[in-house]
Amino acid sequence: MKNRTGRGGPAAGRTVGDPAGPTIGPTAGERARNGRPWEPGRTAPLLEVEDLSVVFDTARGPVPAVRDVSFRLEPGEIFGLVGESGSGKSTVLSAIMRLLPSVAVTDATTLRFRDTDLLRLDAAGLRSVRGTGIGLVPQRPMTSLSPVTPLRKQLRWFLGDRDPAEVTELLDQVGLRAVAERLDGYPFEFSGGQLQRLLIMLAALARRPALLLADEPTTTLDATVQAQVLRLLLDLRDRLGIGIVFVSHDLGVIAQICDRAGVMYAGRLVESAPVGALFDAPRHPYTRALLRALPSRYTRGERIKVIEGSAAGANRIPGCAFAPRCPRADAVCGEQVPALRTVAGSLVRCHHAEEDAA
Ligand SMILES: Nc1ncnc2c1ncn2[C@@H]1O[C@H](COP(=O)(O)OP(=O)(O)OP(=O)(O)O)[C@@H](O)[C@H]1O
Repeated sequence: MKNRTGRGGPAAGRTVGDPAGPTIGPTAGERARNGRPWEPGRTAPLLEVEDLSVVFDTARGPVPAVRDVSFRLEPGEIFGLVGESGSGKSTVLSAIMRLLPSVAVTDATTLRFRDTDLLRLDAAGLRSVRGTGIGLVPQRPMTSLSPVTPLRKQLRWFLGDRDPAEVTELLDQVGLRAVAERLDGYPFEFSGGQLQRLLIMLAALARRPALLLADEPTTTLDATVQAQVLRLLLDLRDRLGIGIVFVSHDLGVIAQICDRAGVMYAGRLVESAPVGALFDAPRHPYTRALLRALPSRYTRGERIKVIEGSAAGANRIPGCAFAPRCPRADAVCGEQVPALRTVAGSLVRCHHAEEDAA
């Protein structure tokens, strides 16, 4: 039976980038071979999401933003969520954090962090899980901090009255030792990369959560700074064993940092697989189309194959939401929502997945 929050309950966009982007270190497969302690299936899950659905009750009618999304994360694992703008990635993170507005109705068979049923938490339970159990790294550092308050004061809001040496040590761990001297400055006096490191420090180090939710944390950064921030997240995962759900519209970033990833389309996870399989043997027509649209796959002057059509309104049509844009679509696709099935180790939501894999 599904659990629900929302009205009356206890709590109530972009295109895809380029995997040839800045290289930040070994790939997920290389890290696995280098003997990292984490191995899939060996430990109890850190996060279990089963049949998660979120509907926004708006004046223009219900918006089914997330539909039957399931995935699990183990300690020390990085799971990526990738998809076009509006596909529901951020809503999944907000549902896990229980940060959705009261117009959102959340349903799930399971939404569990370690042994805690997140859907049943009261306000006090939520306060204790947020920050200490689950940390959130937001998308835009500049808008997540107060522009009119010196950083030192804002750090005190998050960290309390900590020993200055301890604050310097925390800053040091995210490569911000130099910033310790300038904490009386305002956010605009720091670069986007410095502020993002600061927010990662607050989310991941200040209270040592076991799970980090990162919502496009490198979107606003240039390629070099983006690589530094990604390397920092990998380093924190390797040192502290933090599990990370990493949201991005950029397949290149997903390829660099994630162990496994799920591709979202119109609120549904249409494919979920280890990153190597996702890139080498994509099983869903949408994943294949995303990969075909990557600029790195083309030589100069060659015409990039864009995905024709638009995802607008796709979460309201019957059958497979991708059918109107899919070269494989037939009558069944227009009528029936495909079930999630396992094809050669990948989870795929496509009526034709088995035939295409044969
Ligand atoms: N507060 C809200 N009220 C109504 N609809 C909302 C609300 N928040 C999100 N939505 C809708 O839910 C759907 C999913 O939005 P969401 O922000 O989760 O997508 P996303 O994949 O994270 O997009 P982006 O990459 O642009 O952040 C969209 O159709 C969006 O318009």
